[in-house]
Amino acid sequence: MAGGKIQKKRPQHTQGIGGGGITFEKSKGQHILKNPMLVESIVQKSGIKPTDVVLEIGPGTGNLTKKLLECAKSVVAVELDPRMVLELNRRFQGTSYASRLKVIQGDVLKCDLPYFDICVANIPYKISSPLTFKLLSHRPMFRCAVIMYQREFALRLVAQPGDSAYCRLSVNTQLLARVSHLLKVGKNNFRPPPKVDSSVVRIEPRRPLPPVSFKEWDGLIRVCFNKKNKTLGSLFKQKGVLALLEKNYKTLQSLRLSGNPEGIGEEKEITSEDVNVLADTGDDISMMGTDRDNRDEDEEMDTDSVNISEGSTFKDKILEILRQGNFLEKRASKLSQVDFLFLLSLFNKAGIHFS
Ligand SMILES: C[S@@+](CC[C@H](N)C(=O)[O-])C[C@H]1O[C@@H](n2cnc3c(N)ncnc32)[C@H](O)[C@@H]1O
Repeated sequence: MAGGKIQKKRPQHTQGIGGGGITFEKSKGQHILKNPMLVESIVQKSGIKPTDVVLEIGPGTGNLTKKLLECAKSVVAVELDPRMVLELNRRFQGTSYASRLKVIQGDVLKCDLPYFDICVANIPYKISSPLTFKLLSHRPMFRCAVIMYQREFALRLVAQPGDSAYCRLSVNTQLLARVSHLLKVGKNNFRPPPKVDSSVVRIEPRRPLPPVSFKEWDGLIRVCFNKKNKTLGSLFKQKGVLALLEKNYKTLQSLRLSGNPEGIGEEKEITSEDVNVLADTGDDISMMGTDRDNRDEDEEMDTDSVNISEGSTFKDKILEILRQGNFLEKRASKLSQVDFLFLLSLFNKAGIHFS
């Protein structure tokens, strides 16, 4: 026979065999952390206290779980794959850790999460966005989450105005939490290695959350990030946008006239449902532009100055608001959270609503 290599055939959906003889399934994002130094570093950076309840998502064979159990009061681990659950129980059975580990078998996106102080996880990347917003809508709020993401997703989470990765995901996440990039992680730290590089990110929910209607915020942000390189002036001139805003404006006017402005101006408690409005962040990864906006973030928000003259067309009203806030020629890619909050307050003061 000629010297060609004989290639063993593997099922297409699998890659590699784990320590307990488990075949890792790519479709479940099973890329196990194999570098103990990296595991140590992640746990160290998460700042776990001995009194903390830690939530781990996707514990797999338990490499991270073991280190978490060494530092925390207890660990609740949510795992989809029953084979991993068996392996995990087998690994810790009869050890001093067993009584402090609770394993929930199921899909983390579908199950009710228990109380936790900190979340530490090397997650399947395909659930990155829904999982992040599920965590951020969890009550009571946790202290912090330290999560491994695909590098591109992580860069979008932490992106600042002017960064190429700045997008709806960045502004929506940063409205709810402080996010910071902790570690770059190469493919070879995993078994089997994934196709993409990874990054560990810290997420600390803001307390209190900004007093803004998330429906209103989401409506504004969707318009502003709809065409990434367009000025707000041209985005708000679009027929569809004007039609929606005018409809909302007229509905509000008639509610006011009938003396029934339902919920308008009412301060209400922010619920999980409110936060979930922001969860559908789409796939808007590539914001262009590199310059930072120079607005002074402490600038006072003088929203009383907006005055819509009744004779003008609705389009004129909108453009006047943008002009008064100096937003006509601005692009979403360079606007900060403070800018967006300011713009939203200008619109709302003028009776213009996005939801
Ligand atoms: C990237 S591996 C991490 C394994 C382990 N934590 C480690 O770092 O070595 C992701 C784990 O999440 C599990 N998983 C996948 N989808 C899940 C879901 N929807 N809910 C809970 N666990 C899931 C997989 O079975 C796998 O064990």
